[in-house]
Amino acid sequence: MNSNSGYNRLFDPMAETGQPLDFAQHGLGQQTVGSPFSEKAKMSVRNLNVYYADKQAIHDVSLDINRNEVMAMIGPSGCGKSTFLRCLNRMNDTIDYCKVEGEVTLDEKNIYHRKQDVVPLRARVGIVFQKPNPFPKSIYENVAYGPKVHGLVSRRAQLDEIVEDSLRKASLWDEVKDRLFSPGTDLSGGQQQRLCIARTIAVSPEVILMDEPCSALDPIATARIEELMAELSQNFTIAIVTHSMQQAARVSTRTAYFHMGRLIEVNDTRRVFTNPEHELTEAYITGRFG
Ligand SMILES: Nc1ncnc2c1ncn2[C@@H]1O[C@H](COP(=O)(O)OP(=O)(O)OP(=O)(O)O)[C@@H](O)[C@H]1O
Repeated sequence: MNSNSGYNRLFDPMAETGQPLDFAQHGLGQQTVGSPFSEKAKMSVRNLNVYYADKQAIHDVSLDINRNEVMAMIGPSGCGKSTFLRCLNRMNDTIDYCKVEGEVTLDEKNIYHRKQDVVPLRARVGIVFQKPNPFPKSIYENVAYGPKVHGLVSRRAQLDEIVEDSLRKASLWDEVKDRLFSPGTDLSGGQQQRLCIARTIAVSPEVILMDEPCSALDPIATARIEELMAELSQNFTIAIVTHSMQQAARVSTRTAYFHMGRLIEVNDTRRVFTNPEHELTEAYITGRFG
């Protein structure tokens, strides 16, 4: 496939969208195209199947997420992006009728091993949700809570240092340094989301999962978070689910396209948006839904 139309359309809403496409006729059931496997993997997913009771939401997905990359997950509503993301730190364990099969490794260790404690796992693989959800506590306590619970500090000075460092990394310090003890919930939506990112960073994660982190934010707050992602990727591995193709194009190094619970294509982001290998990816990025 050879087309710049998808990329153009991202930045030109008037660009030609073409005819609707019947997805069922176009290659579902084939193997993932592109580069799902890597030698630089931080996390590896192999043959993942996920069921909500009898309904299968993820079908045989295999994918590596590399160290220090920003991997974007895109695809139509209900295609399984969030379900896939939540498998990476076992958030789906909280749903008792959800069954996960297959293997997910972090630094080559299976996170679904029966002896794996999910509390330290979720400190290593943190998650930021769609809607900012600060605790009803002070800004300081929101960030300090995790290091205290995980026993990462023994002295108050150490805790102060972690709080400041995390707020700086989340690009929030200058805005809150004079009101650290006022409620986190008093901040604006964008500030609250950066506070949640600071809270995640405070326990020194290795991977940060972001599930549509900007969908509740205005364009200015969104731009701040997007800039932040580029900075954070120097120290962390990031996997982000987004509904916005523009956002995926701006922030990610690789993009994975999901459709009906299957991973259709994964490739360098520019490739996905300029010259996708799979016709379903092409159809999605050019706006042809069927
Ligand atoms: N808690 C749940 N219980 C039952 N079914 C669920 C649950 N969560 C998701 N599903 C189903 O699993 C499928 C995949 O949903 P998921 O939320 O992962 O998709 P998504 O691509 O993230 O969608 P969206 O872009 O709309 O957020 C959908 O059919 C959805 O209805």
